[in-house]
Amino acid sequence: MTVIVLSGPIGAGKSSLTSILAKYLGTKPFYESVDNNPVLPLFYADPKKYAFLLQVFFLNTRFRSIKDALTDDNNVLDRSIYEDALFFQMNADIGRATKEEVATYYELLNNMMSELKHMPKKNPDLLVHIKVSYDTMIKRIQKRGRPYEQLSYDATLEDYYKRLLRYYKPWYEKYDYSPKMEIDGDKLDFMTDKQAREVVLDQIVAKLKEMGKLPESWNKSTNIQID
Ligand SMILES: Nc1ncnc2c1ncn2[C@@H]1O[C@H](COP(=O)(O)OP(=O)(O)OP(=O)(O)O)[C@@H](O)[C@H]1O
Ligand SMILES: Nc1nc(=O)c2ncn([C@H]3C[C@H](O)[C@@H](CO)O3)c2[nH]1
Repeated sequence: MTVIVLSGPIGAGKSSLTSILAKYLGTKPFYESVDNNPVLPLFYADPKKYAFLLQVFFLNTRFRSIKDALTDDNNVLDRSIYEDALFFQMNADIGRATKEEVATYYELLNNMMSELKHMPKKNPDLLVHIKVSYDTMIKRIQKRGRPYEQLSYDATLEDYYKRLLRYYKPWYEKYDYSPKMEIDGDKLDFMTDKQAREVVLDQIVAKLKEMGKLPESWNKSTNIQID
């Protein structure tokens, strides 16, 4: 049983790489609730009013996914529950949550995280972090085209996105729930460049082999499930 989680800022390519990886390894993908998330557009329209509600929504769906993923077989998740606090802390730091909401959020998060200790598997096996610069992030957000994420929708999003990148750096450095690795999302255009895709998959397979999660003899043509 192997669980891989992706992390990275908005538009870094987590969902895209989750699909590629799940297909390549023959495992099951889990996606963040975005298109079926009724609170997300409300949040972008009025962040101060909806930051807390959105966070509870995401925390709930992430908890459900991680619970399923940690009890199921081989899985890839497109965002980790460990990033949840990063988002809320950042929103709280810019005045989008009251101190009561912050206290309630952390109590709920700690409560949920302590439940994970009782799962058959307590942590993921590997975190794959996609690192991107501000320019790449904006290009990808534009390419995907969700209206409420565009700078033309709200000019303050520039500051929000730049701030998010600043929060990610120490978050990744401190992350220690599992082995981790970083993918260069600026250089490796794994959506349109076949060679870049191979480089990314080779890096992840090498890491899984190094960790003993894939047999040394594994190659895609053997098409076996990872253990
Ligand atoms: N490495 C890449 N090279 C080129 N295009 C990419 C790359 N990764 C993602 N994209 C494109 O960027 C857009 C955003 O990608 P994706 O939805 O996978 O990001 P994400 O990290 O899951 O975003 P979010 O955090 O908002 O859910 C998509 O249009 C995707 O096709
Ligand atoms: N506030 C807030 N907290 C989260 O935990 C969180 N996770 C994701 N998102 C936003 C970013 C993208 O617009 C979109 C898809 O990732 O959802 C979040 N926003």
